[in-house]
Amino acid sequence: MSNVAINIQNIAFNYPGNNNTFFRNFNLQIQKGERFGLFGPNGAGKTTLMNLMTGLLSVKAGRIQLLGQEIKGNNKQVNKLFGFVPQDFSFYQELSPVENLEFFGAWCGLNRQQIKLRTTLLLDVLGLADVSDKPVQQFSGGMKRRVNLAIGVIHNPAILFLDEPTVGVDVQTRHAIINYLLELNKNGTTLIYTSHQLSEAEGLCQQVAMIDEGKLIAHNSLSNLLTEHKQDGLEGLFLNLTGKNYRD
Ligand SMILES: Nc1ncnc2c1ncn2[C@@H]1O[C@H](COP(=O)(O)OP(=O)(O)OP(=O)(O)O)[C@@H](O)[C@H]1O
Repeated sequence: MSNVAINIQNIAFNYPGNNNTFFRNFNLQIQKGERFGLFGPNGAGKTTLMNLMTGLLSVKAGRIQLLGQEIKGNNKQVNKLFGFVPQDFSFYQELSPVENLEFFGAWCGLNRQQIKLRTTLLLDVLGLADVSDKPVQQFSGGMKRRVNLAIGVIHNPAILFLDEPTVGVDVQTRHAIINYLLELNKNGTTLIYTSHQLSEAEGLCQQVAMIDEGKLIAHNSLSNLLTEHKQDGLEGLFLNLTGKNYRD
């Protein structure tokens, strides 16, 4: 049986009206069970690649497979394999955490009993049990981030994509989120994470890919990359690989 979680083969993509062709002949493989970090400067293409891997955008050439199944159109089978925690909040502000999880759980194909079990567990683990019936719009930024995460994992997916999952949160919520992600990974979930919080990323990611202007410029274990580039942290490695110039 294959150990590959995500197989990106020779993809090409560009946004309509944008002359920059992103990911020309771009290849990347991510193995099952990895804690994989995708890094790069502003505009490098991290969110675009996340959106291609989750089928929100479609490749112009090449193909992307998740656990051997091609991401193409609205393939319900593939959609069940992964969860996505996007950078922008993806829930209904006027609904409570319970109502949001009921909605997204049903959308993922869970039955009532499964939704109830998962909702109770997740709200408890993520410290939201006491506010489970309050509208999310009343919540702090950290609480909203935790609701966003709960929605992404409601169906207990094999692969979890996280686009800046801790942006704007306090230290307590950051710890709670990172510890929960480590726990999920210990139980087999493959994590695909992107962030500009490099010290946080050091504690989470074992495998690292660095991209710049849609090109893969490094891909290896974090420890190998640090040794190879004579760096003692991800920030130094990042500057060593991508330089100090602004990208805007
Ligand atoms: N909807 C869009 N239409 C046209 N161009 C876009 C669109 N979204 C992103 N781009 C362009 O695609 C490139 C990659 O953007 P993307 O958001 O994927 O980068 P990123 O690495 O996630 O950046 P950041 O760190 O700022 O979030 C940038 O040049 C951006 O301007």
